[in-house]
Amino acid sequence: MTAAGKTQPPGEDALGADGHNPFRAAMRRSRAPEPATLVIFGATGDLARRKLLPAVFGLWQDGLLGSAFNIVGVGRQEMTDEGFGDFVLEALRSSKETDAPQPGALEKFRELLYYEHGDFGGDEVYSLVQKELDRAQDAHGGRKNALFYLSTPPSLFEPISAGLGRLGLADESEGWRRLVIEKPFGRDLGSARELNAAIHRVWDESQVYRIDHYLGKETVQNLMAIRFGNAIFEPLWNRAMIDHVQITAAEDLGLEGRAGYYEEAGVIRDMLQNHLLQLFALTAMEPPVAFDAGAIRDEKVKVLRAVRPIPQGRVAEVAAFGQYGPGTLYGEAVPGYREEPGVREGSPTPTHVAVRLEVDNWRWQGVPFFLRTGKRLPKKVTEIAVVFKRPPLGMFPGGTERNVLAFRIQPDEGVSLKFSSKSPGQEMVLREVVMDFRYDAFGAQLESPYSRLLLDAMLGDATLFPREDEVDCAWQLVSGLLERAEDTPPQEFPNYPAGTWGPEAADRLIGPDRRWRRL
Ligand SMILES: NC(=O)C1=CN([C@@H]2O[C@H](COP(=O)(O)OP(=O)(O)OC[C@H]3O[C@@H](n4cnc5c(N)ncnc54)[C@H](OP(=O)(O)O)[C@@H]3O)[C@@H](O)[C@H]2O)C=CC1
Ligand SMILES: O=C1O[C@H](COP(=O)(O)O)[C@@H](O)[C@H](O)[C@H]1O
Repeated sequence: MTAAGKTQPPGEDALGADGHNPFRAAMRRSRAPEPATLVIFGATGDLARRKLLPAVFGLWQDGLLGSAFNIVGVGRQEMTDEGFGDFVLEALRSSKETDAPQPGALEKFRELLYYEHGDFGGDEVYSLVQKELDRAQDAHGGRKNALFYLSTPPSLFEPISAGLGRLGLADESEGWRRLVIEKPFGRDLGSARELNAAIHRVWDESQVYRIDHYLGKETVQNLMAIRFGNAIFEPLWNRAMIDHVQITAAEDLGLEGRAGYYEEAGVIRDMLQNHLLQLFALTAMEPPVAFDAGAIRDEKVKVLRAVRPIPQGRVAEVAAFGQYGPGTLYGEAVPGYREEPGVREGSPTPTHVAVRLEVDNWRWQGVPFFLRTGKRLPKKVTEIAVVFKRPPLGMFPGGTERNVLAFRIQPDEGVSLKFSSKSPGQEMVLREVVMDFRYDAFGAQLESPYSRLLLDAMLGDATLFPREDEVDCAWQLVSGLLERAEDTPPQEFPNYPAGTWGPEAADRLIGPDRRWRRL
């Protein structure tokens, strides 16, 4: 491993003075997609403004979207193409995620933008989209390829999919057609199955791309690179060497004005069912036979199926729920969850969950995986920590600590290994030290997960998108937790002050011989 800042891939620079990222473009230029139209349903929404449009702009500016590309925004508000152009440029200027534009780039990007509006339950809006695809073909030549991105409230996923189907827009005879679906994919096992069935009445599974933006994070992909690109880790990756694994996704943010959504979702649907179970699956899965969508998704499903089920009766033994009360964060007083605008009085919605997963397969028998995530914790940090067994014999003073291999997903992306070393002096006294690899050693700006995933979908690469059966398994795993959380007596919450690491019950869950890492 190298120290921070020491490794520079040969011939690669960091961001140029003009904000262009030659390293990123050089890495990916061999993968230009065919001419295509990106159709964003819900193009005026928060996600489109803050994340999607900046991601598309970054890809386009880096020359990664091919020579012929355009965007059709679709919404319910009436707007001209010109008005949509103004909206998009304003979104790009105000989003923190937008790459620095090269001179004239924003005006050129504006020329790619079109807009249609209508009622997503009727037919007219889809025939307007059809005309946009015809117009793009006249301009681009070639086939009528289209990526439909559903960035709307989840209640519209099914009507839009059906509307596209009625007008024949899922038919691939004139070009490829793909459907990207935002999260949440359903609100429980039953609704996810219904949504899958409705989608499959129109689309083949190979056309469907369910987004989980954690899979687009560079450091999540690095987990696979480190596991399967090195000889030293895999022999240790099992019950013989590993004591337990901790997966933490801590957020310092509270609701950020999303009470309407969060009151319905809660932390189990918002983070555990998708992002955390995906991190778990990538950590625990068997090596895939190939680095492709089918092989990786097969392995993820296998390990999700191997997790011991958590029916309601086991929940108290393996999980702890929390909700934040008023507290202090970064020296400022912050309100409790129930005091946030839009939250019901006495709301029982959990904002923190910790859970112990047991994996009933040969590799992991007896190795618990502890997952925790919550809002209004002391800091934003996502980490996967593989905690090894203690040495069998304490030969030296202080020499019985567990080694830890930690993948820092965000921020300060990197990987560290904690081990014991002799401390200087006459005595054989050991101290814990850390060897640290920082991702910024590569000198490249990390790509936004949405850029990565959008480009993959344009290229037809579904490796980083959860498949139908993965989503189903994940819902099965959390069903008991959801049922139990819904029955939480309101007087049990709040049970952790904002700005602390969650409820005491989460500490009891991992203890007494183990404790959560101090991050
Ligand atoms: N925002 C975020 O950070 C994240 C969002 N997501 C998911 O992305 C999707 C979009 O989220 P977000 O952008 O926040 O949502 P918004 O509520 O901001 O808006 C989404 C879009 O859908 C349109 N819309 C809303 N209701 C209707 C309706 N009844 N008929 C037609 N159009 C409608 C909105 O139009 P109008 O502008 O007119 O209101 C807007 O264009 C959701 O599924 C969400 O769960 C996932 C992860 C993070
Ligand atoms: O999907 C979601 O993720 C974010 C956290 O994402 P991150 O990339 O910032 O770690 C979370 O805040 C949000 O509630 C959830 O819907």
